Amino acid sequence: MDTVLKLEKLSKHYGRIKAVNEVSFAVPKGSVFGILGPNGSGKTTTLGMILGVIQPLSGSFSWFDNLSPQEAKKHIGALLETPNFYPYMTARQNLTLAAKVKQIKEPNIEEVLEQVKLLDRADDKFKTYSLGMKQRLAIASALLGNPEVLVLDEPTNGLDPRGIAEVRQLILDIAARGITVLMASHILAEVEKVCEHVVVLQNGVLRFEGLASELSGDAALLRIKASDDSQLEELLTQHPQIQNIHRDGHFFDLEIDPELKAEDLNQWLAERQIFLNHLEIKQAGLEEGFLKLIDS
Ligand SMILES: Nc1ncnc2c1ncn2[C@@H]1O[C@H](COP(=O)(O)OP(=O)(O)OP(=O)(O)O)[C@@H](O)[C@H]1O
Repeated sequence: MDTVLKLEKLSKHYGRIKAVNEVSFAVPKGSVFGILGPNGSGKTTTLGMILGVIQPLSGSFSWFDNLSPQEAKKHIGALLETPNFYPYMTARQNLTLAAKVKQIKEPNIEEVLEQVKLLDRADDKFKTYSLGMKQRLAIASALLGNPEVLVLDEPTNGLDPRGIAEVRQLILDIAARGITVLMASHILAEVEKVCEHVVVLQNGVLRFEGLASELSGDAALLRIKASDDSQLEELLTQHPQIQNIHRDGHFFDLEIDPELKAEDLNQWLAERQIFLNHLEIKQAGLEEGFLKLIDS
C-alpha cells in the first residue's frame, strides 16, 4: 500500500488536556480519508501538527515517505480555516493574490476555478458569493499549485443542505482525479458519503482505524418509541438479547441479537404493559457504528 502520510505516536498536550495522545495511523494514496470524532476529540490539533502549524509534544509524522517538510509542503493543499478573501475583489483576483502569497510561479487559476465550478462567476466580486460558493473558492485556493494531497477541516461547516451537497460532490470529483483527500469531520453522514477510510478519535485517543464499511458493521437495529420513555428504558436494560441501547430524544435505537425478532420484542414489552407507538427495522450505518464505539 502506498501511503502519503504516516503518524507515529503523535501527541500534543495543553497542560493537563491530552488533545492528541499517541495517535498512529497511515493515509493510503488516492483515498478519501476521514478523521472522525466528536467536538474536542483532537481532529484540528492533529491536522495542525501534520501541517506544521502546531508543534507536537512527541511522536512523529512523515509525508510521502520521509520527504523533507519544505518539499512536502509543495505537494499539499490545505484548508484549516476560511481564508481571508477580499470582498471587493473578484474570485479570479483573490486567487491571483493567493497564488502570489503561496509563491506559485505559474498558477493554475482557470483550472481550479473550473474544478470548483466557479468559472462563470470568476469575475464577480467575492462579496456577492453565497456561503457555498465562498467555500468552493476556498477549496480552489487550496488546489492552487496542483497538490497531491488536499487537507480539509470540517469542509461543510455552516453550509446549507445545497452547499453541503455541492462541497461533498466536489470532494468526490477531486478524489476521482487522483488527489488524496484527508478531511476532519464530526458529521457522520458526511464521512459516510465520501470517505472510504476512517479513523475515529475520542478524547485525543485513536479508537478505530479501517474502512468506513467496517465501522458500520452489518448488525440489525431496531428503532422504537413508547409514550413512557423511562419505563421503556428500564425494561430494555433488562432484556437479555439487547446488546446496546442508544437513546436519541424520545427514540431508542437498539442493537439486538440476530435471533430476536421485532415482533417478539414488541410482544415482550406489551406483556409488561408497554405499548410501542413506533417500531422500525433499520440497517446499521456509520452513525450506529460510531456511537457504539464512542459509548463503549
Ligand atoms: N490552543 C489550545 N489551548 C488549550 N487547549 C486547546 C487548544 N487547542 C485545543 N485545545 C483542546 O484540545 C482538545 C482537542 O481540541 P481540537 O480542536 O483538536 O478538537 P476537534 O476534534 O478539532 O474539535 P472541534 O470539532 O470542536 O473542532 C480540546 O479539549 C480543546 O479544548
